[in-house]
Parts: sequence; C-alpha cells; structure tokens
Amino acid sequence: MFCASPNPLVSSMWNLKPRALTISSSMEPKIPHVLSVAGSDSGAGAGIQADLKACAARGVYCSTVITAVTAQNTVGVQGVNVVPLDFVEKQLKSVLSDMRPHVVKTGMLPSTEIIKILCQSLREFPVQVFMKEALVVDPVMVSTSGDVLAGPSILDSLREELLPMADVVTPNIKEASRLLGCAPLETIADMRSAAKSIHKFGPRNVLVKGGDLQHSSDAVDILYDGKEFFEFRSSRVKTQNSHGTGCTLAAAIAAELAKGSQVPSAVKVAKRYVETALEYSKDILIGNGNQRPFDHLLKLKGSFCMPHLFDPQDLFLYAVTDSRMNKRWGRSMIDAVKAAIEGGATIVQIREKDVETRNFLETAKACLEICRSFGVPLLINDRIDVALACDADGVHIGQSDMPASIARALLGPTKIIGVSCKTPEQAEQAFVGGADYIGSGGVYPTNTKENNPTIGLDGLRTACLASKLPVVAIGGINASNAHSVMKLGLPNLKGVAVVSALFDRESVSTETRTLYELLAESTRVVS
Ligand SMILES: Cc1ncc(COP(=O)(O)OP(=O)(O)O)c(N)n1
Ligand SMILES: Cc1ncsc1CCOP(=O)(O)O
Repeated sequence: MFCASPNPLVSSMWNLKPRALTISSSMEPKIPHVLSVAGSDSGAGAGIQADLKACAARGVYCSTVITAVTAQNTVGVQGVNVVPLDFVEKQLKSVLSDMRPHVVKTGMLPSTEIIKILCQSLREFPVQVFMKEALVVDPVMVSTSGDVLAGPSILDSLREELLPMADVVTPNIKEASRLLGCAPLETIADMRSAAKSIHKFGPRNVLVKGGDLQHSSDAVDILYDGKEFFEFRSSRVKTQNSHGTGCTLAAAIAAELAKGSQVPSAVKVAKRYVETALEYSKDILIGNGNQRPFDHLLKLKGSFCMPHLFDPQDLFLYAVTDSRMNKRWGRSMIDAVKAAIEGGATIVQIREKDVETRNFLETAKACLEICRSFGVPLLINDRIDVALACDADGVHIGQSDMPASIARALLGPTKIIGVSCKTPEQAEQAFVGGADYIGSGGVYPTNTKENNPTIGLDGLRTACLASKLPVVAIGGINASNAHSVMKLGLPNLKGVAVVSALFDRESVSTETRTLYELLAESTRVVS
C-alpha cells in the first residue's frame, strides 16, 4: 500500500447508481473517481482518451494528468512531445490537492523525472480507497505498432520507485520480459514465474497479460497476489480493432477498484468489459492502418441489442419479486416491477416458485421489456432455461441448483450469475465457478423463504470477508434494519436484496424510494 494515512471515506457510499426517479442533488453521493496519468493519443484508441472512455463506460469519473502528447493514428506513432516536467507536476498538484481521486492509474510515463515527480506527488497527496488498492500501473513502453513510448532508461525508476507503491501492475508479455531484463516468456508457466519475479519489486498484485502469447487459442492472464495465482481466460476476439486494449483494461480495473471491488473481482469485470467491447466493435471501420480503435461506449448504442455487463453497483437495491405478495395487493408483476424501478431499484430478480414454465417465460419477457427501457438488469431465479429463453441479463442460483461453473458454461461470458452463499467455502466455489456476485443471508429471520437458517450480521461479515466477489445481503431486510447492514462498511458489501419490504406493501414505489434513500444515507461519506 503506498498510503498509510487514514482515508476519510468510511463506507461504500459511492456505490450508488443513478436511479429512475429524480432525487435532490444533496442526496447524490460522491462519484467514484480515477485519475489517469498518461499520454494523449490523437487517434483516441489508447492513452488518456481510452482511460476517459473506459471509466465513463464503467460509471466512474476520470480526471487526467497528461505526460506526453502523441501524434498517432491507426498506422502508428508519428511523433511524441513530452510535457515539460514542471507542467506535469502542476497538473498533478491541481488534481490531487483538490479533487481527491480514489484510485490513480498510470500509463505512458516517458521519463525517469516524470516517474519521480509522480511518486513524490503521491507521497504528498496520498490516494487510497477503502484503505487499499489505489495505484494501478500499466507499464507502457512500446505501442502496438512497435513505436517506443518510454525507453529503457525508465526501467530502473519504474522498478525501484513506482512498482513498490503500486497495488496492481499490468504488464503484457513484452513488458514483463523487459521488467525482468528480457527474460523469455513463451508459456503460461513462464507467465506465472514472471508474475512471481515482478512481485518481488514490491507491487501488491501482478497481472501478466497473455494476449500476445503465441500458440494459445484463449487470451490467458495470470494474476499473482503474493500468495495465490488466479488464471483468467477469455476467447480471442478476431478483430483489427484492438488498439488500446491494455490501457482500457488497466483503466477498467482502476474503475472497479474505485467502486470498492477487490483485485480479482476488478480484473474479472474489467476483462469481461474489454472482451465485450471488442466483440461488439469488431467490424467498425476507422482509419486505414491495422491498429484500429474499438468502441468503449458500446453500452450507449442502446440496451436492446447489448448485454447488460455486470456492475457491482447494480446490487445497491436489489428487488426480488414475489407473485403471491403482488396478488395479495391486487397488482400485476409488471406493475410491481415498474413501481420498484421507479422507486430506485437498481436490479430486479424474477423469483417464481409455483408457476408453470410458460407463464414464467411470459412474465419474464414482459418484465425484461420494462427493465431494458430503464437500463436496469433483470435476473431469473434458479431457471437457467428461462433466462436463456427470454435472453434475460442473468440468473441467481442457490446451493441446490446447478453449480456456477455449469451455469457459466451454459450462459456464456457476458450473462450475470449470482450464487447464494452462507459460508466462505461456498463463496470460494462461486468465485472459482465464474459467478459475478454472491447473495448472503438470511441476515435476519424471514417468512418469505422457509427452512433458511439465519446467519445474522456476523455471518454476513464472515461471508463478505471471505468473498472475492461483491456481496448483496438478503433476508428480513427492511427500512428499520438496512442501516445496520450497510454500517458494516465492508468494501465488497454492495447492497441489499429485498422481497417483502418492497412487495408485501401497499405502495411498491414509495417503499422502494424510502429504502433507497435510507441506503444512500447509511452509505454517505463522512469527511
Ligand atoms: C440476491 C439473492 N440472494 C439469495 C437468494 C436465494 O436464492 P436461493 O438460495 O436459490 O433460494 P431461492 O431464492 O431459490 O429460494 C436470492 N433469490 N437472491
Ligand atoms: C430468497 C431468500 N434467500 C434468502 S432469504 C430470502 C428471502 C428474503 O425475503 P425477505 O426480503 O422478504 O425477507
């Protein structure tokens, strides 16, 4: 950790998503914020421009300190103009002294002097999120076109000054090899030992990216945290539109860390974002060269044809439906879902226990239409077949349902998968199996689900501390106890999932709004 000073952010208060209803500006939390210290790419596929777009796409504010201006297009780099040192320092001071970013992400650092001034500025204005993971270093040295962006002279200061302060460093194969004095890197085993060697320079986590690895059909990245190795695999997207993937991945990791995610979860979400963006922009045509940019803001194209990529902030106020309750209050499922979203629900799960498959599917399709029109993800409880049939955004499965690994194989990489977990072992299994989040409970006693042991706040804390994934609390949560849940202040506890406190009430929208405001209040920053 490069910062030892206490952070004023005491809770996950910025874990809020814009909601359907308008709330007063005094209710709005501070937005997660990444500072990108990098070079400008005039072609806007990489560098500062990629970082700005990736953060925007992931719902995170991005400020910038520009270290160099490059004249660059899809053919290559035509020129580099390094920003004078005193002006890099001035930009750093402007942003760090006033705007208090949660995470700093670095890209092109063209000189030893710039690295030194950056380290000095970070010591003067420490940056930290949830007391950890606040500096992501992408050791940019050579562009995709082979042009040098930072010469070998920076290697010593990178290794000796910046890496010891870094929480995550993200070299590709060539960069890892350079950091290690040109060690050959040809296999996944080589990547693992490189990650271990780079870890000795001092960063808390090393992600060696294997995109350029020869003879590998998948893109394999290796993360090493000093104790454990994690392997992340994704299929290779066949496209020339991949310029800036390294910057984008590092920026997306920084964005997830700024929201409070842990490193493995941040890497996973970031990798899926890049993979999806590449897939969705594989055919766009910009420029005449062969290092073409991709479309970071694919999400803005319209939610009908886009998958809703998982964002841990989605878990903030999780509405889980119940037909019996809706019937009792004389409203349709569709009206109930609409009212919950209007009240501020950030994700919806259709949970049907006694409904025939055909009716389940029809209800799911109708609810999906509403959710899509608000940009709120919709998950299906237990039924992977129904989720696939209506193209829902994902599923929530329990311990007696299919294992997460099989659900992932059936649903593919972009669908959201949540798994109910009460114990650390179950949480680990969910992570390994490819889930996106875990639901943990019942936190309090509930009549909504039978035979469901209560784990209490202590059980919830244990699950959160063990989980590498974001967590949503469930079971007996309502407006009178939501504060106690969020007050646990655990970085990966992202919100509450609620059935009866929303749907077994006269006005779903009023109850949802009240709970939303309470959650916002409980997670407010104290500075
Ligand atoms: C968000 C969330 N968390 C937990 C559950 C419970 O799921 P499961 O264990 O599958 O139990 P049933 O919902 O099927 O009774 C959930 N639905 N949502
Ligand atoms: C589905 C589920 N899983 C664990 S507790 C629970 C029920 C939550 O319902 P409520 O919010 O009404 O207590």
